[in-house]
Amino acid sequence: MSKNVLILPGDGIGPEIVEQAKRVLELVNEQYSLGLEFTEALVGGAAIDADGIPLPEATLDAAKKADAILLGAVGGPKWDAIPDFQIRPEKGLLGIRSNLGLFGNLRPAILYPQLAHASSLKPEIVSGLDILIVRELTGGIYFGQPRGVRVKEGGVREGYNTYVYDENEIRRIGRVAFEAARQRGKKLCSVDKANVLEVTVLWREIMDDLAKEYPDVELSHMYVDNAAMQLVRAPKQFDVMVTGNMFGDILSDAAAMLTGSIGMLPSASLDVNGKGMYEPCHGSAPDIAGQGKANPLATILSVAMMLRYSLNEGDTADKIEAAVSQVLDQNLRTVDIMSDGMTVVTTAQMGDAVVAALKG
Ligand SMILES: NC(=O)c1ccc[n+]([C@@H]2O[C@H](COP(=O)([O-])OP(=O)(O)OC[C@H]3O[C@@H](n4cnc5c(N)ncnc54)[C@H](O)[C@@H]3O)[C@@H](O)[C@H]2O)c1
Ligand SMILES: CC(C)[C@H](C(=O)O)[C@@H](O)C(=O)O
Ligand SMILES: [Mg+2]
Repeated sequence: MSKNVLILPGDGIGPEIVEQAKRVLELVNEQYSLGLEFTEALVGGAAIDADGIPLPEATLDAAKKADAILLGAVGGPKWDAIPDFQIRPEKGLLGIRSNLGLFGNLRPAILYPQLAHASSLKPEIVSGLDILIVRELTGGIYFGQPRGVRVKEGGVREGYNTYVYDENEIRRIGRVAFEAARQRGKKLCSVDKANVLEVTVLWREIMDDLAKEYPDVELSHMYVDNAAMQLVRAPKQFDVMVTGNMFGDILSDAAAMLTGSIGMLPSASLDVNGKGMYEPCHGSAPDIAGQGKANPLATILSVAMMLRYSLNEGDTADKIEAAVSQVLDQNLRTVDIMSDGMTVVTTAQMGDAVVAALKG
């Protein structure tokens, strides 16, 4: 039976990197007779331009029907000036995540050995780095109610958001993280701010409770400020990290630089059944859009995650990851991961190289 992959290029560098990832997906589809069919839809700023809203009904319907979704990135200065926050491009992305229940966000920060000199840290501190950040994606302060901007007495405006998690949401993401840790290095660090925020006191309590079901996994807790510092001091102390929506957003961007560039960090956002949306962790990078400078590897590696987690094609995922490694062995680098003695290539040339490596 055929499976449908919905492609959402989005804005800025989104279409450029998705084009390369799509070539890779189309190639493996043909090579290994995966039976994938592709549809494309608008999201974010591109959807605002066409339909006036960041998540048109047709896009949400297509997302619900798809077996898996590949997204580029959304947002950019063209839409930043829109006064109504409800039609910011990012609402399209958050709308898909929440409507599809994609609560489990996996963000693997892996240093390819070839990129040891592109990392922000010294090679000896990062060599062999392989961390998985498990970020809760459909709750927390991103979605908590009430939220808004109100006028206080005296006419002073105040903005407010609500940081809320119920125990089921915490347990659900905790299980994803404990299961991942069980499959990996058997070490899980839960990141919170339990010295200040009640919601994370509950988070810590639930994680401790879950730990009783996973005696083979060593659970530790860390405050988020320390976790940010430890990530850039001694990142290899971590195996799996689990945290809430906003802390996970911030920590995963920090972890990205340990791997050489945010252009190397893929992600999977999964629902309870393993259906998922796959996207690079970075944004639409308006500063380099349209210049052929964007690194497409995070998006190509997101395709590998799609094959592994949603399409039951783990062997093909391995082949894509091996092809990425091979291309790095050939010393090809986009600008963001460039270092001495390497050859700089464009977004499309990097795509060409991965396609050629897969063809063998
Ligand atoms: N998932 C998403 O769609 C997503 C994620 C983050 C930010 N955004 C949106 O993107 C827009 C820009 O945000 P930002 O500038 O804060 O973050 P960004 O991630 O787009 O860019 C941050 C920096 O990283 C660089 N960069 C990002 N991806 C790269 C790649 N593949 N190759 C090389 N360099 C890359 C950019 O050039 C920029 O200097 C905003 O509208 C923001 O809301 C969207
Ligand atoms: C664009 C934005 C809403 C998004 C987030 O904060 O989740 C992005 O930064 C990400 O990391 O996917
Ligand atoms: Mg982010």
